[in-house]
Amino acid sequence: MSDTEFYSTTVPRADTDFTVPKRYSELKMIGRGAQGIVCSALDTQYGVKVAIKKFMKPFQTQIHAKRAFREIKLMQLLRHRNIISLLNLFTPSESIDGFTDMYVVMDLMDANLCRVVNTQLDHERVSYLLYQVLCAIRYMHSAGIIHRDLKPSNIVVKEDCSLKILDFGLARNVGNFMMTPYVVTRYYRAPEVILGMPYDEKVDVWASGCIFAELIKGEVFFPGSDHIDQWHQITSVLGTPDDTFIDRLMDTVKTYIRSKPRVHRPTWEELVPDHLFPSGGPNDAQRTREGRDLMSRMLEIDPLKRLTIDQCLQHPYVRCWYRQEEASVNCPETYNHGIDEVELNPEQWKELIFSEVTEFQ
Ligand SMILES: CN(c1nccc(-c2cnc3ccccn23)n1)C1CCCCC1
Repeated sequence: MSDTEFYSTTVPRADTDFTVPKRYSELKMIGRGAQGIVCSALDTQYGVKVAIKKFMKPFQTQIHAKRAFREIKLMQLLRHRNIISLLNLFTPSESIDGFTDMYVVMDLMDANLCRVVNTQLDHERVSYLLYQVLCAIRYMHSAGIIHRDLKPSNIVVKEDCSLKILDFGLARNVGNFMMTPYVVTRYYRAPEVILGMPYDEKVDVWASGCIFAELIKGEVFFPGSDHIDQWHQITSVLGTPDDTFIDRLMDTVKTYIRSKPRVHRPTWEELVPDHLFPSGGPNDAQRTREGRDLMSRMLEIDPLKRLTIDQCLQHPYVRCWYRQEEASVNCPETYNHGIDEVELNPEQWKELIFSEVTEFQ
């Protein structure tokens, strides 16, 4: 164990203590994520503010352990300005026997994207936020990772409109079964995922399109109340998809969809009229036309018709921000999905995670 001096502090409003190296002071609760409580702190070694997330007994169940291990592996693999980075990883436990809690130290931003979606943003900010989401997702795809669960609650931003994605979505074949009474948000799930079809990177283009539409509309674009209603929301807004898409569905789903009355396809001017877009700026009318066009090509029900991430990044609405070092850089390694499939018992996960934490440099 490193010779770091630890101290315990109770964090106001948090129902648990944080035991952290002395270098971290002024701990304040930010909120609760799926795996644990997150605090802001001052890192006195560098004089910068950081976020510290506490994982309690991350090895207690297969689901928690897989997610915790995958998160620290991916945070070390993915190095991109629009993806949250791992600044430190520690446990106060001196030995594996006493190992219970793990702490992850990350960049501190100013707010969650949820806080921003219902504010009036100009085209410059909206296009810059969307551009950064696309850069982060493209970089993850270059490492062989499809997020599949992108949503505003796992994106954070700063006053200067810089943006970082917080998590890495769902492991490939793990369902989204959640132990904690944590509501799974399906508003951003692509049609092919909802309908149980084979999916690919295009699912993250759909989610980015939903986030883009929400930034413009100021509310969730497809607010489904449950799994089936999510499909109703999508078809009621976009209309029933044409037969080339329906023909590719499983027979049961095909029958179900054909049993519903056909919904006419509205125009995108009707779906997101001018008054929803920023106006008043010198070229806002042009930017609104470009924005609506990009949105319509991201929110194509048929993934074969939907734009690729690279085509999105070349679209006039976001191309103005294009810089090679963030929009076309690839991750030097690809992620080994084998770890998502391995089945270990809690004791084995405990050893694996403990060694990952103690070996972190
Ligand atoms: C799981 N969470 C999380 N993980 C890692 C880092 C951060 C983070 C970094 N900077 C900020 C600024 C505001 C809010 C959150 N953050 N947040 C959040 C917990 C509270 C709800 C939103 C996600």
